[in-house]
Amino acid sequence: MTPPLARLHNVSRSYGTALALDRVSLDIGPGAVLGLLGPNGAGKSTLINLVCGLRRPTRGEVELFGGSPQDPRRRRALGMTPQQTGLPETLRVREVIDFVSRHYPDPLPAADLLERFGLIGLEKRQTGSLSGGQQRRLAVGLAFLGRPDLVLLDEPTTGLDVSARRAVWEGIRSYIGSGGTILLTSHYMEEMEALSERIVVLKHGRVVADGTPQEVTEAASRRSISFQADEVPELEGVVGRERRGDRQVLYTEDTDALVRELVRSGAPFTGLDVHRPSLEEAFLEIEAEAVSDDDPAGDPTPEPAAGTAEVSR
Ligand SMILES: Nc1ncnc2c1ncn2[C@@H]1O[C@H](COP(=O)(O)OP(=O)(O)OP(=O)(O)O)[C@@H](O)[C@H]1O
Repeated sequence: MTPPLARLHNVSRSYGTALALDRVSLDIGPGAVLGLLGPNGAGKSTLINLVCGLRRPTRGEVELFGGSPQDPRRRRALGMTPQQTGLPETLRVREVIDFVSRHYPDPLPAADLLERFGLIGLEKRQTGSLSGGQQRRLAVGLAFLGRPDLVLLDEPTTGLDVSARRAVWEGIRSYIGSGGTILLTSHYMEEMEALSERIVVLKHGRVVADGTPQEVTEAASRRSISFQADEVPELEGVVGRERRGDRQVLYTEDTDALVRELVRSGAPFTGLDVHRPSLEEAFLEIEAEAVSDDDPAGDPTPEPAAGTAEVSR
């Protein structure tokens, strides 16, 4: 089995009395985007800061490329854009790229970076004169300059307009296409679904779900059908029901089978809608679930789906 690029083993991190990460175990990579989801304060930035060696765990072990994240040789193969970055305002874009390039033995050509992150035409601009979105694209692009094996991106597209966000996605995809690995945090569910092969959900510093976007979604939220009808007969396969205005909502594991049952029953209905849950709904369900004190992984799922992957313990 290919060894992970980064590994957290039973890691906790406190700030004074505040517990930011609580017994987290996680293997990262290689070769995909791992999306780290969680409400504000869940511990995402703390986890990233541990992987890149900016912080040390209070308990447990963190490995980067099989060694210590504090070792500069390991960090050289790491790219990172933290949540907040400061660019030297009076330097031009090209000067910043050249300056960062000199830290690496085999950096990407500047032209490649400018192209990948939609920065062409801005080379001669002082970074202080760039718009917030342009500055962010440059900051994100710099993380890829040293041809890293692993890139940590903490909310890379916050504040970007739609086309700037797509430019960053394209940059990320082209890096993944060349075999790279990314640990990404974002509050945009659409972004998580578009980019991530694997989603890990943190809540109160614990891993509460881990799987493909589809697995996390299906495990956390129920499928349903809804329609207008005065009454609903007893139907096989219904695991819950509610009334929303004039609509009947029936929850089930198998919406196709339930629609067949409904039609077979002969009960009159109109306006049938089959609902597949989204990652956003799943996330809201997970957020609303209580995490028990003695279970490090918690249990995000009302009813875990078969095959729901690797809830880390
Ligand atoms: N330097 C610090 N000193 C004290 N508490 C901190 C520090 N850094 C983080 N925390 C606390 O640790 C917890 C986790 O914070 P962290 O920034 O890792 O969360 P996050 O998931 O990245 O949040 P967000 O989505 O808002 O960026 C929070 O309660 C936060 O207030």
